[in-house]
Amino acid sequence: MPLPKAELHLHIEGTLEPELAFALAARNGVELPYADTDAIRAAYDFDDLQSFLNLYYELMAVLRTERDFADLADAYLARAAAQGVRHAEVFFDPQAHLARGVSMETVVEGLWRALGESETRHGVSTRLIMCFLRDESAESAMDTLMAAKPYLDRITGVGLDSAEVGHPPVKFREVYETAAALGLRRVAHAGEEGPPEYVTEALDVLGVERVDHGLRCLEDPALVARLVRDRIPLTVCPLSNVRLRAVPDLAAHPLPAMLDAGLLCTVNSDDPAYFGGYVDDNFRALNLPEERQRELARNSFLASFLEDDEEKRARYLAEVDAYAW
Ligand code: HPA
Ligand SMILES: [Zn+2]
Repeated sequence: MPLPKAELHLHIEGTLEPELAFALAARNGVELPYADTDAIRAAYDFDDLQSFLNLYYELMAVLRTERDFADLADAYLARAAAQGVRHAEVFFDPQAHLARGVSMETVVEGLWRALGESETRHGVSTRLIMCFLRDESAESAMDTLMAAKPYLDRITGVGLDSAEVGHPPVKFREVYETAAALGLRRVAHAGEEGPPEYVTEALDVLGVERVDHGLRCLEDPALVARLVRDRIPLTVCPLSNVRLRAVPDLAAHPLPAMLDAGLLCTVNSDDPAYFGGYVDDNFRALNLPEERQRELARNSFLASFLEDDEEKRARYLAEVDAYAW
């Protein structure tokens, strides 16, 4: 059994493996512009975030029915369980589906079919986090939040993803204020490709409790000191950072230095079908000493939104402490 851990930065649409993409395309009569699964994998040669997003949005065309979303999520949860994941906080991108004529009901009910049964079927507890596409307008994000109102018993929080540069957090001030008033937790991607100022803005303007990626905070020592002092978790995604060229290679990944600086980092897979590995593959890729890995696993549960089930969090932490390699 791999080290028990929580996964806190995982886009469910980014778990679409080429085999499932072709199976869903056949089931739904969707034509994919790729000859076979190898042709899709050959397209996993990204220059930056946008080049990845182009393929990510293109392949989503195969997701049409509740059953598709349930199959996608169930496949992820089975893989995650095999990699030691005990708790998963799963992002989804409703605007990318609404734009294709797929309803919020289809997406949420479909995902929930798998997530709601995950604890019994896979031993993985779950939360759902709805992300807004930051390269779409704030009005569109607000419309999406309103469309999600009937499903808020299934949605724990909101996030912000897609193309970062040129779309600062402040653009979504009102949307996040409304989300907070609705009782939703708040996270946002910041400092992946965007500058450290976006991390500061996500904290000050959006009130985020956790920062997704956050790597570029390292360019601002005062910001690092603040993140350490306030114990703000960063959901770091090593294989993603290498594939999207945020860092040159794994040996140069700043995660060990970030832990040394006292940052509350976690390790996550982001879009594992596209970036060459699920969460335990990300742990292994870093070649960290065992006690460092245990610290990261502890951090993942400390940073998770388990405030409504502290007994479960304590149980997971005890599993981490008892784990023997
Ligand atoms: O890593 C990411 N960054 C921004 N948007 C995304 N959408 C899916 N994955 C990502
Ligand atoms: Zn992400």
